[in-house]
Amino acid sequence: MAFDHRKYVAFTPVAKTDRRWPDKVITTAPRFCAVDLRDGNQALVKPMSVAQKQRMFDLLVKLGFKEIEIGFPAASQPDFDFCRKLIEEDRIPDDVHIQVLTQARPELIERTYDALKGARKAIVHVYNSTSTVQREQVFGMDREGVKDIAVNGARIVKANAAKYPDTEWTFQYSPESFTGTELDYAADVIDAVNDVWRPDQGQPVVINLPATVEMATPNVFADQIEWICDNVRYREHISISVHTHNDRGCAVAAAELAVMAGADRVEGTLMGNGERTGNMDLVTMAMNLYSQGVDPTLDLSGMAEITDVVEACTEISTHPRHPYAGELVFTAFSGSHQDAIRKCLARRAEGESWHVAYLPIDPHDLGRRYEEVVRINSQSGKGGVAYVLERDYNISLPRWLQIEFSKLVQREAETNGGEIDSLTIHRLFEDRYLKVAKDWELRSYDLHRDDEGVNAVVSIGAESDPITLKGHGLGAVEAVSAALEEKYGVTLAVEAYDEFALGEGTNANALACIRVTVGGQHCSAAALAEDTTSATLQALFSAVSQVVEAGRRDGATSKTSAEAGA
Ligand SMILES: CC(=O)SCCNC(=O)CCNC(=O)[C@H](O)C(C)(C)COP(=O)(O)OP(=O)(O)OC[C@H]1O[C@@H](n2cnc3c(N)ncnc32)[C@H](O)[C@@H]1OP(=O)(O)O
Ligand SMILES: CC(C)C(=O)C(=O)O
Repeated sequence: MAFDHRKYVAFTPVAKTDRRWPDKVITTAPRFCAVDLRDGNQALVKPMSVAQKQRMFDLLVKLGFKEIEIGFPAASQPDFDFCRKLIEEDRIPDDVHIQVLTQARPELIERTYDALKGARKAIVHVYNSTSTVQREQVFGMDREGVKDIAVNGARIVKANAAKYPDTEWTFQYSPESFTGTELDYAADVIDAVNDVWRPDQGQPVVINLPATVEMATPNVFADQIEWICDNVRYREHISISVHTHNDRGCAVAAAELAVMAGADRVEGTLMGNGERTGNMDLVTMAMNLYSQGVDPTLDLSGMAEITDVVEACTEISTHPRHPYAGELVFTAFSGSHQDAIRKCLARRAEGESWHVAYLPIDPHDLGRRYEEVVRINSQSGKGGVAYVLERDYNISLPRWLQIEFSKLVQREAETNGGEIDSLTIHRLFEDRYLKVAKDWELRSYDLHRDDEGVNAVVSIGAESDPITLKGHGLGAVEAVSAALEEKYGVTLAVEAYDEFALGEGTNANALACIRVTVGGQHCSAAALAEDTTSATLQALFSAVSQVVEAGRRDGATSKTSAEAGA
């Protein structure tokens, strides 16, 4: 077998007996740093132009990011130029730190500072790889050799910063490939870097711990973070940041557990664009916090704008199932989900906490419409169909009619194989229940109540040649039913009957729905009218007409066949 799992070796978990993070709950958002313009950008088929970078930067500022990694200015001219443009054109708000990445190489660090000249607040982010694989196979160095790269880089960063005292500098160090680095060694390198930077003497320092490649389950990453928080020196003077990737699909989970384990700051990209399977998705993590009642400190309410800008800058479309942002993430097609959503939304009072089945957050919060919540296909049930008629046409159906009508809608959906839009559902309802057969239109009625019940005189049919029916019963429906029984020689029983006053937005004021048996045959109909009595009587005529007209057609057919036979 070519597919051989024995090629791979399981990640060795952290031997930890003092694990505290599993009991932690996140109650405040970490500091978020957006790295779309660097890590996101370096993963694109076509890196962003300066104009695209500007658009992305403006969006990130608008969303509320206070730390934005804008590029790797020493690596490419466009990144250098973009950095200069932001500074020279004064496009960076006072409370925003721009961050730039550099390898721990002297010439690259010097060039980085050239790019940052004149910045008000900047984070210089220096990195080198520390993992066993990289030490042995890429750098061909031992632990001390790789630590020296970091320490030298830290020295050069510090020396260059001293040349520009007008800028508020933060230093950031990443032991790249941290997740593949022995923890004691990672702590040793971090301590050595901090011995140069001296965060205890007031230098702001971020130690960023990347899952450059996600190698294990998120709990293992959390253990690594908690271990580092417990074992590095200067802990109280530094910010611990995490930068997770999504190779195993758990970048968000890993960042969340890392925050529980002590991380103060999280790096990621909007919608998770980034190397290979991507960076940690900031939208998802921030919205996860929001859905738990925690202020994410970012304003993601204009989700359509976010997806538009991200798509335009990355040229990657948004998956319809992307958490919180995808086109279909607030839509239920399946019947039981629709039923539950409809009931929960109907019961919910404005201002109450959000407890709606199948909707983890209120779609309105992200600028989405409830119209999208229920869409109908062959998987849908009565709740969904009823919801669409209520929502779009103000038509409420009784339960028995919901059951009956949804079967019709389902048959239609099965036949056409796809989604049925609200207009089609309404048309089906009209055709099947509201249509008034020729000769059965209610013209006028006169109901007179005396001690023995109601006397009804009803006129139906063509305006030029109406027919008059007369009957008596305990109520109006019974009286008119009696008139119909007499006129057409049938027995008639009303099985179900409901009437509704309609809200604003329709021409009619009342809807009546009726289900009857006529000569043993079931039939149902509905009618809209200005008053409930007219709606009720019309619904009754429409229901009865189905049987009577069918009988007439059958009679005509058998007569014609008999004549043909003769
Ligand atoms: C996990 C991450 O995302 S890290 C960020 C990665 N991003 C990028 O690389 C995008 C931008 N990078 C670039 O454009 C280029 O790599 C440049 C311009 C920065 C440098 O290019 P080059 O000088 O051609 O070198 P290249 O990137 O191939 O670097 C390899 C050399 O740098 C050394 N090196 C790599 N990373 C580092 C580092 N962080 N610190 C110090 N040295 C490093 C390597 O050991 C290698 O040395 P060698 O030439 O002696 O074998
Ligand atoms: C430079 C570091 C933070 C990085 O991008 C990574 O390790 O993924």
